[in-house]
Amino acid sequence: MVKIFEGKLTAQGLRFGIVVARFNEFITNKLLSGALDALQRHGASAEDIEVAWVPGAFEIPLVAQKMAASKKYDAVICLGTVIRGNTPHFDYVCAEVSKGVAHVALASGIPTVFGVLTTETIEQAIERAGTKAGNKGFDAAMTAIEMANLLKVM
Ligand SMILES: Nc1c(NC[C@H](O)[C@H](O)[C@H](O)CO)[nH]c(=O)[nH]c1=O
Ligand SMILES: CC(=O)[C@@H](O)COP(=O)(O)O
Repeated sequence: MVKIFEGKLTAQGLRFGIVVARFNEFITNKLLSGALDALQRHGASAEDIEVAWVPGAFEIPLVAQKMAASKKYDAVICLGTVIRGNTPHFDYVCAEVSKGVAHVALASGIPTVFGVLTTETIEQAIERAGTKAGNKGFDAAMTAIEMANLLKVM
């Protein structure tokens, strides 16, 4: 018989840390709302969710690392919005944030979810923060719920 592992989509009893960047707050606030909506509508208690604000996406990995290392959370959700400007800065920020978040997950063994928008335009970001392309904060929270449950059954 093939043994299948998969994570349930219930957040009841799970503890979540959320790191959110203040840069492009008009968008990141919507991502945070989407994530909190997903967690609580799937059974997470407000008392089991902690949110840390950082200045920009580049600062996300450090705080995500601190959260993951604390062992206080079953998953860490990283939220931010990086929108390309007129210099190569976008590329450096995106590279370090994605690499940093992935490193935290592997180093800590705690599901650390990359919910950072990396867009060419403000319109693309708006589309992914609760309009025509959904809410990537909600999606990131659902990934966190599933991964937290998956790691508990493996
Ligand atoms: N341009 C964006 C930034 N830039 C700021 C960096 O994230 C960082 O805070 C700064 O380089 C100091 O270390 N951050 C975003 O989140 N989104 C952007 O579009
Ligand atoms: C992603 C960024 O860092 C970007 O907003 C910075 O804009 P610019 O490249 O025009 O300085």
